[in-house]
Amino acid sequence: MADSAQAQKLVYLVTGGCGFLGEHVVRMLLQREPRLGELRVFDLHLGPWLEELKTGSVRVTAIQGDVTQAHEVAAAVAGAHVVIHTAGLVDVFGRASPKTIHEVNVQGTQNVIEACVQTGTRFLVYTSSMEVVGPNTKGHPFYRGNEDTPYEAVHRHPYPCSKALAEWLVLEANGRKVCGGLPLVTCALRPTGIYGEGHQIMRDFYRQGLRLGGRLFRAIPASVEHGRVYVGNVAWMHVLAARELERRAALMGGQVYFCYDGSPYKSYEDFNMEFLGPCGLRLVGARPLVPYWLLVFLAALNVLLQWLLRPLLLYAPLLNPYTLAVANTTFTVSTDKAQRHFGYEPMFSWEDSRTRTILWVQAMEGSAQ
Ligand SMILES: NC(=O)c1ccc[n+]([C@@H]2O[C@H](COP(=O)([O-])OP(=O)(O)OC[C@H]3O[C@@H](n4cnc5c(N)ncnc54)[C@H](O)[C@@H]3O)[C@@H](O)[C@H]2O)c1
Ligand SMILES: C[C@@H](CO)CCC[C@@H](C)[C@H]1CC[C@H]2[C@@H]3[C@H](O)C=C4C[C@@H](O)CC[C@]4(C)[C@H]3CC[C@]12C
Repeated sequence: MADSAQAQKLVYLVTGGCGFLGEHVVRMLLQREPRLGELRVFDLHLGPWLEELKTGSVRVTAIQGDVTQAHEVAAAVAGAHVVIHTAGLVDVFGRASPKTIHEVNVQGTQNVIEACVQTGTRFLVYTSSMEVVGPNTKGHPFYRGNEDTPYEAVHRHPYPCSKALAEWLVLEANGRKVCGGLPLVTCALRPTGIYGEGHQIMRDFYRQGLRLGGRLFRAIPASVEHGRVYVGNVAWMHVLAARELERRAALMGGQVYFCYDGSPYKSYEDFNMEFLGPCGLRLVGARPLVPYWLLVFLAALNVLLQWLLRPLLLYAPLLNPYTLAVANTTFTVSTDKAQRHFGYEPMFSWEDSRTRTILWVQAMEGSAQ
């Protein structure tokens, strides 16, 4: 891919390309990757919006497929120069079984790696997660840490366990010889909580606020910082990492990078209010309105109800012991590793990110405006 780079057109594959982050990665590649010749979008569920992309100068190939099926993955990877593996089962609410989460996130990632090795694809960028590090089960704060900050990473929940294992597989695979004899080059990007256009949980909070007469009630102390990063910047970081992996293989291969930008350090709820406030919602209470022990009790009750109701229906509320622990434990990053290693600078300022997200919320049906 190196010297003839000016002329050579590259084939990219984005797994999970129809998800919240995946769609932004796909659109960013089309806008910002001049060497793109073909873009393959692989997902279990293909979005109708892909059709409009097929009219441009880059060939866009939509592939409906399942990462747990090795042969489907191998067929999609064959002939690709770069794979951005963002497909994953993001479930911290008990919707899917631990087995399914493992199959998609771990076995699916193993399938992607094996497909690269078998078919000779050399460059793999994996979307990992901050949850690979923490918050841990002990509730230790991670305050504006970086990739080298010591932290006791202890997981029990299936989602962070699966992301940690998958990340390890990707990093371990760095340097493996692919078909043709050249080494595989991999890296993993670890977003904190992503926000922006298309964010389902933000949509849920907004609708909940509308149902509650334009109010949300504070449950988490304002002093607990939760790391957030704008989806456009996460997408840009993927595109840049994928582009630079060959030129900087020795430096970037086998490395992890937190995804960061200029988004302010705030509590989860106060951060959401940056968008929901201008859309007419109000966060009631300068301090949590219910005592923490009551939240712990309600979270445990939700687990019991989920288990009791499972034969009849899927009860999967936002509040459970895991989500409460994540929301109630400081976890923020402060790093410049991606800048140093591959020249990453956020493409969208905080003001841009905020405005874009507000416009998206306002455009939602039933807006409070
Ligand atoms: N949302 C966040 O805050 C966040 C933070 C850190 C990391 N991540 C990671 O980013 C990635 C994307 O997350 P997202 O928030 O966009 O989630 P998402 O659910 O919107 O997107 C995931 C995509 O993967 C696809 N997918 C799921 N199972 C599949 C399978 N078996 N085969 C093929 N495709 C499959 C889904 O259809 C979906 O389009 C995930 O790997 C997630 O772990 C997300
Ligand atoms: C206690 C409630 C009072 O309002 C708030 C509950 C909020 C939780 C549902 C969310 C708080 C933090 C979120 C997670 C975080 O932003 C990072 C994540 C990493 C990513 O890989 C997947 C999504 C998530 C786990 C995200 C999920 C939702 C929260 C737990």
